[in-house]
Amino acid sequence: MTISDDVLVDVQGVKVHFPIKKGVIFDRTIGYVYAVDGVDLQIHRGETYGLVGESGCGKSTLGRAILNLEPPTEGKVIFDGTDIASLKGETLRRKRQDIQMVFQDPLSSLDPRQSVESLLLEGMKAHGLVKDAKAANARLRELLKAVGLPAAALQKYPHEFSGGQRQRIGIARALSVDPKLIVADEPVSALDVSVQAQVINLLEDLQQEFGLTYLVVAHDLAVVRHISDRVGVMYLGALVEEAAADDLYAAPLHPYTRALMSAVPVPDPVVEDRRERILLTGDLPSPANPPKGCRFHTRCPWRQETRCDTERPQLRVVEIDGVPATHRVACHFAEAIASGEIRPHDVAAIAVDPSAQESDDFGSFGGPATVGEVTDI
Ligand SMILES: Nc1ncnc2c1ncn2[C@@H]1O[C@H](COP(=O)(O)OP(=O)(O)OP(=O)(O)O)[C@@H](O)[C@H]1O
Repeated sequence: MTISDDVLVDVQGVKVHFPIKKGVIFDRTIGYVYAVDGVDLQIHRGETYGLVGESGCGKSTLGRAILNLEPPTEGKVIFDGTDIASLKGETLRRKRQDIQMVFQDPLSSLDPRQSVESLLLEGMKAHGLVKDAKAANARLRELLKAVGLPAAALQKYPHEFSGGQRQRIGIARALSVDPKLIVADEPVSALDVSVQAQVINLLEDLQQEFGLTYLVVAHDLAVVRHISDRVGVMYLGALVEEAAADDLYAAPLHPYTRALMSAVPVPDPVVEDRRERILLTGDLPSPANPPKGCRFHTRCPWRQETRCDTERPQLRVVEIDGVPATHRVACHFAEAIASGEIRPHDVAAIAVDPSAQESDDFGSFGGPATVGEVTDI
């Protein structure tokens, strides 16, 4: 796919902090959940940007901030050249048409009392796209054809479909208003594995056909790798690494990403046998009380005193031979770790963990806290 240089979404220093309240009569703010804490990223027209990270790292909140459903505490989102927070009334309504969402669970996002026809017409009516009955009917049939459903589906209700078919309806609904960007939050994680590939292929076909741009939020590394042109990895509200999907999977540079990648099995049995894994120690810290300095330092096998626990690293281009300038990493010591100059001091944390091999969640962020090949760079 050709990705244009043209930026459709420009996320600038976005923070979303949720107040933690206490008290029955007088609500007192006693702290904040730092769900998104200073993210800069750009999504180009026609590309698929995959946002990955374990549960609670803030990826859905960032997606919602891009949709203008969660106003940023700080920073801004420029969509198609306009700061979406500055829009009101009719202009906001028109801009909303350009950004649509596909949800994880189509059953809970589709009103069970509405037929498919009514579900699809709803958005079109709200955006003034229904001129006359004949044209609307033709458009509905066109939409169903695009997502691979028969015209007879129009008269049916969500419960009459399988999970994969319901997700197709959700996608048709998003497409019905002719959007520029689709934010898909865990679009296949509620589906059977056999159906996941079909829905991913459908999303890819539709992107080609309609020139769509996607932000795909997911915790599953395999799904993100398959669908994305570029990938951003989030940890505790921050973007820790961003690169073209192939570059990131071939050579993850941030200790967290390396750890995650090492949990993915290699199809070659010889390589698989020798594969080292990094066992991340400690729990994921609370986003209400994130560690100072580098947020990952409390679990990082390569952490260095005192810089890692005092100074927060910026997302930056690293200077490593063969690593393109499009690969950005938020680690003070990415170069020294890659060259082997800094060795992991928690050697015990890097070992083959047999339990990880048996896990069903292998290769997803929801799986065991094992991580990365450390000798491959
Ligand atoms: N409306 C809210 N009020 C308070 N805290 C919230 C709110 N929405 C999200 N959070 C908190 O913000 C943090 C980030 O949540 P978010 O849903 O963005 O993470 P996520 O990476 O998408 O996780 P998941 O994959 O489980 O959805 C979590 O600690 C969550 O509990």
